[in-house]
Parts: sequence; C-alpha cells; structure tokens
Amino acid sequence: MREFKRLFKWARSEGWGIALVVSTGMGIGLLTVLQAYLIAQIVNAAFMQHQGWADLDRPMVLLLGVMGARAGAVWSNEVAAQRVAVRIKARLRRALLEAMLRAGPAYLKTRRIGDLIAAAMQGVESLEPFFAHYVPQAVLAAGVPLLVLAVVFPLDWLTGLVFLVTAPLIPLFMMLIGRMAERLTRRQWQALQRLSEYILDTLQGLVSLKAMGRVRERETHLGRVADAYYTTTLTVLRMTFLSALAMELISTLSTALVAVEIGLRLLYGRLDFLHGFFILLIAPEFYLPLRMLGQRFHAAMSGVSAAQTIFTLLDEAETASAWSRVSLMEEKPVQSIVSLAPPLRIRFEDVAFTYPGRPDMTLQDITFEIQRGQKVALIGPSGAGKTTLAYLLLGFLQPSGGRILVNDHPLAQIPFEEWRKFIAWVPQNPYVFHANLAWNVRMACPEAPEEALRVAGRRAFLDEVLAHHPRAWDMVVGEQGGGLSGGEAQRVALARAFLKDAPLLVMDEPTAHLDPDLEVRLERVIRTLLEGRTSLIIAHRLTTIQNADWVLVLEDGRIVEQGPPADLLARKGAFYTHLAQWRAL
Ligand SMILES: Nc1ncnc2c1ncn2[C@@H]1O[C@H](COP(=O)(O)OP(=O)(O)OP(=O)(O)O)[C@@H](O)[C@H]1O
Repeated sequence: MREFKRLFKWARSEGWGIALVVSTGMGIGLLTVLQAYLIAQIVNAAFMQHQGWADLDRPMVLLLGVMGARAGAVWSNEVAAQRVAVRIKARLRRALLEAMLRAGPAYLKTRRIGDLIAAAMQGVESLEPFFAHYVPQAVLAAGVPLLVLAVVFPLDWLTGLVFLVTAPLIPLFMMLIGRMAERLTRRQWQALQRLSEYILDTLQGLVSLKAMGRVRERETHLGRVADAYYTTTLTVLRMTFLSALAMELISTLSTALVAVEIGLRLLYGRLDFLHGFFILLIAPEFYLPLRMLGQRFHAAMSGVSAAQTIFTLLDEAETASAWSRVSLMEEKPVQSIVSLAPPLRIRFEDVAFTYPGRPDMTLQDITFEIQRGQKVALIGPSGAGKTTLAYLLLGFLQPSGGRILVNDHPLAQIPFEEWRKFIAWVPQNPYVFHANLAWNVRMACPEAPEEALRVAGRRAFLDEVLAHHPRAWDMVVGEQGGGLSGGEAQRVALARAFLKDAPLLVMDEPTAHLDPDLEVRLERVIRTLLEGRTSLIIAHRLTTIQNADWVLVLEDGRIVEQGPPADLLARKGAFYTHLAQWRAL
C-alpha cells in the first residue's frame, strides 16, 4: 500500500490537472443530486398534483440544463483525468530514464535490461487505469456519498441511517479482498516481467542457442514461462469478476432495502411522494461511486504492482547515483569552473572504490600518475578492477576514498558535462546505434564539418567499409551494430575518437574480431590516435604494452607493480609473471 501513497503523491503534483479532476468530480456529485430532485419534482407535479405541461416547462428546462451540465462535467472530468494520466506517464518514463542515466553504466550492468524495458514500457503504461480511472473515481467515492448523506439525512433520517450502515460494507469488502488482489496482481506482474526478460534473453542469445543446439529446450521453457503468465492472468480475472459480483450484490441488496422501507412508508402514508421518490432515485447513485471504485481498484492493481518495480528502480538508481557522478541528461552548457589546458596530467591519490552491496573493496590504495602526453597501459587478470579504474577516470563513478587530480584540479569539482569534453572513450565492445554511419561517428562531435568526418573515417580505416557499400556514410546499421562486423564496429569507435580529438583517451583494447592483417593496421591507427594525447589503455596485446611509457599491474584491486615496461620485465615480478601466463615470453 506504500505504492498507493506514492502514486497519489504523483497525482497531487499535477496541480491544475488534478484540481480540475477533483472540482469536476464534486460538480458531478452536486448535479446528480440536483437532477434526481428535479426528476422527482416533475413526476410529483405531473402525476400527484396533475399539473399540465404549461406549468412544468420551467423545471423541464432546468432539468435539461442540469443534464447538459452534468454531461459536460463528466466529459471534462474524463478529459482532465486522461491528461493527468498521460502527463504522469511521460514524467515517470523521463524520471526512470534520467535515474538510469544518472546512476551510470556501472549500475546498469547490475540490472537486467528486460526488467528495465518492462518497467518503462508496460509498467508505466499499466498505470493509466490508476490515474485516468481510479483517482477520479476515488474523488467521486469520497464526495458523492457524503453529499447524498448531507441531503438525505435532514429529509429522512431512517434512509440516512440505512445508507450509513450499508455504505461501509463495500469498502470493507474491497479492503478484505484488496490484500489478496494485491498478491495476485503482483504475481501476474512478476510473471509478465519474467516473460519479457526471457524473450529478450532468448533473442539476444539466439546465435549461441543455435550453435549449442538448445533452441528446442529454450522454446519449451519459453512455453512454460508464457503459461505461468496465462494462468496468473486468469486467476486475477476470476477474482476480479468474483469481487465485481459481490459488490454488485451488496449494492443491489442495499438499494432494495432502501426501496422496501420507502415503499412501505409510502404505502402507509408516513412519507410524502416527492421525498420518497427523490430518495429512491438517489439511492443507486449513492452506492454507484463506491461500487465503481471497487471495479476500478482491480483495473488499477496491475499498475500498482508495476509501480512497486518502478519505485524500486527509482530508489536504487538514486542510491547508485551517489557513487556515480554522471548526469547525462543535462544538455545545457555547464559553467566551467576550472580551465584545463591540454595535454592533461592525471594523478590518482590513494583512490579506493567499493560497489554498494559488496563487502570487499573493489579498488584500494590506487596511486599513480599519468604525465602529460604519456601512454599508460593497465594490465591485470579478469576481475582485478581495470574497468572500474577506467570508469573512475571517465567520471562514471565517484571514488569512495582518495582523490583524482586533473592538472592539479580535483576531478570531483569538474562538472561531468565539462569533463566529458576532454575525454574520448573507446570501449572493447562499442555500441553502434540503429542509425546511419555518419550519425554514429558524428555523435562524438555533432558540430564537426563534413571534411573532418571523412578524415576521421579515413584515419580509422572506415573508408574500406564504406567502399563496399553503395550508400557509404548513409549506410544504416542495426542496433548494437547489426550489419557491422566486430572489427568494423571497433573502427566506428576509433573514428569517433579521431573526430572528437580529445586530450585524454581511455581505451579498452579489443581482444577479438581482428584478423592479423587488420590487427597490424589497427595498431598503426591506435598509435596515431595516441600521439600527443594523455592515455590510459586497458591493454590486452603485447605490442601495446611494449609501446607504453608506463605500465600499471593491477591484482585484486591493488596496484602491485608499476613502471616502464622494460624495467618491470627486468625485475621479473608480477608483470613478468603476467606476461609469462600469456605465453608471451
Ligand atoms: N556494477 C557492479 N556492481 C557490483 N560489482 C561490480 C560491478 N561491476 C564490477 N563489479 C565487480 O568488481 C570487480 C572488478 O570488476 P571490473 O569489471 O572492474 O574488472 P576487470 O579487471 O575490468 O575485469 P575484466 O578484465 O574481466 O573486464 C569484479 O569482482 C566485479 O564482479
């Protein structure tokens, strides 16, 4: 039920929109009472007092006016509620995206992408019934019965008493089955999440599944996951129908009770027709908003279950953004607080880092310096913390201890938006977006002129790829570089780095994709790219290590050795052992 509170908070934050929903809701209540009273008055005048049409034209016109106004209020209420729902959905999606980007790549690595997609797409979408139907209905359910009670009590205290005793039965029943409904819809939402994760995982790993002959097995399992979703959906539907039936029964019996006690008193002349008929007309309207609230509660429940995932993601990302310092959504220029003159000098002083939720330190006592224009190679076994160290320098993560200095300025004081202008990042598996090649390279520097794009392409050997394709730079590639080989995607990343021409290059050297001929040429490309730049390379090849000015050997999150490669080799320590393991010696 915590989610209910948070969702209502989001609804309240819609200001005017929600004020319109509330005011039109109260308007509907008032007009409903007035409409019932006018109908009762007209019927009373026509049939009990035998008045002619001529005497009834005023109340008839008034009734038509009230009916029109009520229709208008219902329409405005629905439109306002829909607008509130659409706006909140858009805001929630943006908040999720912002939170994910603020939390940065290190946090995203810990999450399942299927989860995020399900939350941002179906999850947010399933909140529509909550904001568009449940919230306005909650306003009506709170307002209309109170209004009816306030009108009916002075007219007939006995009916007022019946209303007062029977009305709580519907919310009481709603609360009783609410817990069960919550549990079931949560199970349904989890089944949907599992299904979307499973489909995404299957599609992404299709090649491996085929290669290992596991497609049939996966298909059978997928069928089971889909069946689980089907079964939970049917259970939820069954319970929804059952609860609708029960609420219908309660309100019908209560209305019948009112009808009997009114009928009997009319029969014995203890109540005048006008009031009796008015109360009979208003009785179903008294129970309707409560009954509808029950129905809409079930429709809204799947959204509430999804909201739990959405809010968990938002909270987690919020915590993660404390250790990540990225705010990628900010496109507005940031006032520079330091002036960094390239080439850059980097210094790590006793830097430590711990991922939240992990008991041990991922990095500790990291102290080294990259002189201006120096090429530093970072080596170490898998899981030693190389990527984490690179992320710290890139500004994706914040050190838990120590500090990083750039030209003697603490990196923590340089806004990320400013810092990113100084860095080019070439990851091991660069992401190529579903767009044309020109866009994919130009994203590194959107304002770069055409000529600079061509030069960058040429320097990264990308023109060889372009030559084989009639649309050249306009060639559209699929997401994750579909349509490009691994080596070609690598060249796109290198072309981006050339185009950006940043003073600091951070690179995770490719270990695969390259044939020997391309490897030799790429080596030349990389050497050109490194010229005159300060660079940190997570090195996986011997030549890169030999050509480096300085080598850092990382083991279990600590730098166990550092120095020029020739000196380290002569020392026959960790560096030597590391290379020996590669059979490089
Ligand atoms: N987002 C994360 N949350 C929690 N722990 C993480 C996260 N990313 C990495 N780790 C852990 O931190 C340690 C260092 O990981 P890191 O990726 O920096 O190593 P690496 O040296 O780059 O490894 P590889 O060469 O295999 O890429 C590992 O034990 C890893 O499991």
